[in-house]
Amino acid sequence: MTQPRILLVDAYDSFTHNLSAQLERCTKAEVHTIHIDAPFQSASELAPFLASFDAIVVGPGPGHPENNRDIGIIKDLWHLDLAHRLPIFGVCLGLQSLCLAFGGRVERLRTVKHGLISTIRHEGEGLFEGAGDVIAVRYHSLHARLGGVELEGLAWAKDPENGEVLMAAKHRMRPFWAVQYHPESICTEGSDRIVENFWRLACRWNREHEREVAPLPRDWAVRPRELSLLEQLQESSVKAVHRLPAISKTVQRVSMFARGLDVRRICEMLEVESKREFVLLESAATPGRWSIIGVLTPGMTELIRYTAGDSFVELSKLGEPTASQVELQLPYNASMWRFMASYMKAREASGGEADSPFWGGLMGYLSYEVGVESLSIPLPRRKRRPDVNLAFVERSIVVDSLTGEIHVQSLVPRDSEWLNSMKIRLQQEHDLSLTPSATPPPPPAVATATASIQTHYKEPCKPTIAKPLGERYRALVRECQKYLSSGDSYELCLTARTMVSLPSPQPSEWSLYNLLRARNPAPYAAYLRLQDVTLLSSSPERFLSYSRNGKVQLRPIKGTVKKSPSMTRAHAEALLNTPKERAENLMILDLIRHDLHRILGAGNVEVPQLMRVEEYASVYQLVSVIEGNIPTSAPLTGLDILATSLPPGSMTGAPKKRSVEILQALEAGDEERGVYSGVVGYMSVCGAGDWSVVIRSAYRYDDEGDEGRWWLGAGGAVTALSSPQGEWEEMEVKLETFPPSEGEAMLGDKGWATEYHWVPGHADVPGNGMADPLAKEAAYDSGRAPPRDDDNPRPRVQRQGLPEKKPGGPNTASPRAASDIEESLILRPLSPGKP
Ligand SMILES: C=C(O[C@@H]1C=C(C(=O)O)C=C[C@H]1O)C(=O)O
Ligand SMILES: NC(=O)CC[C@H](N)C(=O)O
Repeated sequence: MTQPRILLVDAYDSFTHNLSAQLERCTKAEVHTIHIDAPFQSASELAPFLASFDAIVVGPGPGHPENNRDIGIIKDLWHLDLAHRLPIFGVCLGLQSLCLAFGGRVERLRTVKHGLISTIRHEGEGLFEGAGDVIAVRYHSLHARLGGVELEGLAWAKDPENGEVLMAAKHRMRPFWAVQYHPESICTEGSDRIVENFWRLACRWNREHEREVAPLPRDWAVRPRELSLLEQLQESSVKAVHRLPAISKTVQRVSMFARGLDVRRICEMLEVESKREFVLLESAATPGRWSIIGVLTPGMTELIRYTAGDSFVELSKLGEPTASQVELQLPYNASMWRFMASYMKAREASGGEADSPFWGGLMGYLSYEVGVESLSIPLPRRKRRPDVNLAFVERSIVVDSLTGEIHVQSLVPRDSEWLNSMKIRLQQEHDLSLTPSATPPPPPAVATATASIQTHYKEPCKPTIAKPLGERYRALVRECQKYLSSGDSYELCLTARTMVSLPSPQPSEWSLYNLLRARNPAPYAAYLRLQDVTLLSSSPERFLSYSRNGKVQLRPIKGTVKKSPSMTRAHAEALLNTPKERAENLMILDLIRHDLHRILGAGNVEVPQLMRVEEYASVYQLVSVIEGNIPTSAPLTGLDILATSLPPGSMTGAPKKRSVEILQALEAGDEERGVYSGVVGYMSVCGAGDWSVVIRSAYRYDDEGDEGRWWLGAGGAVTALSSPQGEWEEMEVKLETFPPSEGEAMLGDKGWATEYHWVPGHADVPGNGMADPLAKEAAYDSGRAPPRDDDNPRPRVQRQGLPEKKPGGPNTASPRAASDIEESLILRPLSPGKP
């Protein structure tokens, strides 16, 4: 018997591949996925191929089934003539489209349901035969009403605010069934049965109509599984030509135990402060374990730089002024990712320490815009800054914070001299750190880090802080909520940038990193200076890791509560275990399962941790863990997963593509996200990789001059249940991570004064014309009056002695009132938002 086949039509949703995995699991059919507008622009173009499928599954997706852009070919599938007709199962947008096609209506819900759970009432027959209780996850803003006689309702939810909402329907004569909820969500219970029932009904219809499914014709170009990057390279008629890397295929290493030797002390031994380029990934808190220092070598270490939109990648040697360009034509076929796959393939090595995750390889960051480009979303005109900024690290030091073991490793041929001398230096440093007489016992780390900056400035430092204006941010939250109620998005991670400008002379970037590291020890901390960009990160969030043997893990965070003496863990758990916070987390969790299912296929994705509260230095966070296995049979690498899952879902919202487009329009005046919202980490020559999300971080571009302008991004997920004020406060809590942004509170008792210059939006920061969000309705017109900003009637008091608001540069903008400063520093615990 031939394997059955299902055609899945994806409306650019972020849950489609979960559906595909569920279909494979429940039907054992091979699932072929196409988009609503590609490769077929119309149902009639697709029709000749339908004889090769047992059934079609359509939806879910953003938008409205009446919009061609949102529904594409789906709307015509219901009207195929009898000769081409076949069973169809619709999900969410699919149900709405079915109802529209046969006399029903689609309207907005009074209260939208995104990531929320309902118990479904059904008759227990047909599609719901033997289904028992169905606990259903819903992601919808719109709902369908039956009309005419052709359709029959099968299931309903009863919402306190919306009344009876149709949850499933079927066509009385044709083989069409559909559900409004999401059977594929991790939190939906009892839904495999419904998919199995659909399949049984579909097969029966095919039998009764003597429909024999034909083999796939030769010109069917869609594959049940996408080709991996390496397969794409193999398929190309042109082969990649590489300058053969001057590295050894076998990792050389020496190991030692040096418990207590601080990672930062090793960096100082390597003269981090005087280095133009330096890379440190530091596990400064649990669950982080390994810290990795890239020991970069002038004239040898290769730097990779790529700007999204370019048709080439730039390669240069550390310390050498000239760069060479690799054109991204064949075999890379305009894809930086195919270049990376081929670059890493040529550098595979073996023989490293089994326990060490990194044996040498690429370290650095990929910006948010790399991900935007991967989603085929056009980028506006922009500065040519590195979006991919990586160094190929031949020599490295890996510190295991659990055991105190240190691995010194090299890929440079015959490098034992370097290895041994480095081991001796580390040994000496360790001995020194143990000698009681060498130094007095170190004061608490924050005080040391702070003192170093105070000594540097000698007198009180007055950073200028240009923060987004509260009113504007709250207006943007409401803008986001319009897209949530029109069905264009289920969750939007809104962000904004703050600029902190430190007075001259600049303290060293390393001393700032130390302060950040001390104040906010994070599992994915990073200090990175590469190709004119500095990144100081104290990220708590792992984006993606993959091990040598194909174990994949993602740890999305959604749900944040600030720590304070009165905020106990139990209290945080109560605040984070609310429907609002859980829905936020669930949406991203389902989105990440989808990203992973796309590459790993059914049966290889699991959720070992479903929404647990984790404690960090300054916040409690709700964290889920998703794991996967790269099947040994597939020519897949971690790079395939990275390439298809950026930007991180927790930084976009769902569905990812539409949400990124909306955020691009809303955040447009704020320049671009750049390094913030991207990922920082490594890919090792052994095949392993680990990437964290660049949040709770500060970065600067050398091309902005020496005045010490640091950029900080912060934001949070906006859902229908968010309150604009709650989101604003959450953004501020996250911003607080970076030392100077907390000003007086941080160093007040040390006589450190901070002057805040309150800049409305960023309009007054040169080159940063923040556009008015209220004027941004054009892109996704939802036909409403501009929202009023009346939820924050806080009076503004002028601070004595400071100038009145004047237009101009950041220093002449309206000063923040003294009372405002205090208020923003007393951060209240987040309470669950009200709709
Ligand atoms: C947007 C940020 O954080 C993201 C949003 C979170 C949330 O909405 O709770 C939590 C962690 C991150 O995924 C940030 O820190 O700037
Ligand atoms: N998940 C979906 O398919 C959502 C459909 C539609 N965009 C809505 O919001 O109602």
